[in-house]
Amino acid sequence: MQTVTDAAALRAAIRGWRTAGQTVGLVPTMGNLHAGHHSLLKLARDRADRVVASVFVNPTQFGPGEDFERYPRTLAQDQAGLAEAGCDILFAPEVSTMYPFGPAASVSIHVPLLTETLEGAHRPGHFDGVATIVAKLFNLVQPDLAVFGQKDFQQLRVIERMVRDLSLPIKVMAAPTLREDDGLALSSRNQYLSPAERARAPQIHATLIQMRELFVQGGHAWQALEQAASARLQRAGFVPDYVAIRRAEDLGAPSVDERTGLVALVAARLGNTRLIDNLIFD
Ligand SMILES: Nc1ncnc2c1ncn2[C@@H]1O[C@H](COP(=O)(O)OP(=O)(O)OP(=O)(O)O)[C@@H](O)[C@H]1O
Ligand SMILES: CC(C)(CO)[C@@H](O)C(=O)[O-]
Ligand code: BAL
Repeated sequence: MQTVTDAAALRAAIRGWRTAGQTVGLVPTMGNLHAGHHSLLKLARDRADRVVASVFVNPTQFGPGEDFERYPRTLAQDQAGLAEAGCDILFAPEVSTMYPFGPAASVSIHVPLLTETLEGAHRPGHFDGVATIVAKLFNLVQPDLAVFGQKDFQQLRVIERMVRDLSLPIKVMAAPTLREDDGLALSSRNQYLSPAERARAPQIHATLIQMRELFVQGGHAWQALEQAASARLQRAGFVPDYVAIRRAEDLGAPSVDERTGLVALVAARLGNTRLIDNLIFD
């Protein structure tokens, strides 16, 4: 595996593959890789001849007061894991490579509507940062396919929308959420949790499962399920940002009798850690 930090070297390596008629898959990450990231890499490996993984803690998707500075940076460890997993190129650029005019002066991509709710409402500007950096990575790598995790469900929808609206010739693939045995979704941010918080954290997944069970039983308006789930999380010591049942397709609020194609999404704080998760109801 080659580790590349500059754009010209990345393009040169990929040009060689293209000349040989090989397809390219991209797995964008912020590093501190865990088994969830490796499952994305495996999917890319299965579907493309060559795989590029990027590790870049993108400043423009973090708001003031968020964890940009303390976000775990473990490049040497990520490099070893990726090499072992059969990644062809690790692209680990500096901020100045991705933002030659500085993050604050960057061209920015805004995906309307979808980004105004849920994560977008609680992290203003977050999805502009995500769409912008993903578009930049797509332009540099020009992959045939790119893999994203369903754990960041709204992010996946935002990227799908961007790709379609900008007519990018890239297949966006969704990978299922990998979990710990107790149900907690793997996330780099889990390591911020104290042992007591870690013991409570699986309540998010348990609450989502219960919501789905009650929904399938019927007789509960989805708004009542949202409220009950939010109350359950608060009793368990969380401060929920949102607990929402939405249409999986466009994240709009379902109509009263809508029973299929729904997803429940949660973002909640536990101490200083903000966790997100979701569960598809079908
Ligand atoms: N548990 C998981 N299962 C599957 N994919 C995941 C999981 N966690 C993250 N991913 C996916 O990996 C990609 C990179 O995510 P990222 O580097 O932000 O990891 P993360 O562990 O989710 O970190 P964070 O704590 O920032 O949310 C994204 O497409 C994300 O959806
Ligand atoms: C897609 C992404 C790598 C863009 O920085 C990030 O939002 C993430 O890790 O999910
Ligand atoms: N996993 C999404 C990246 C973020 O929270 O900024």
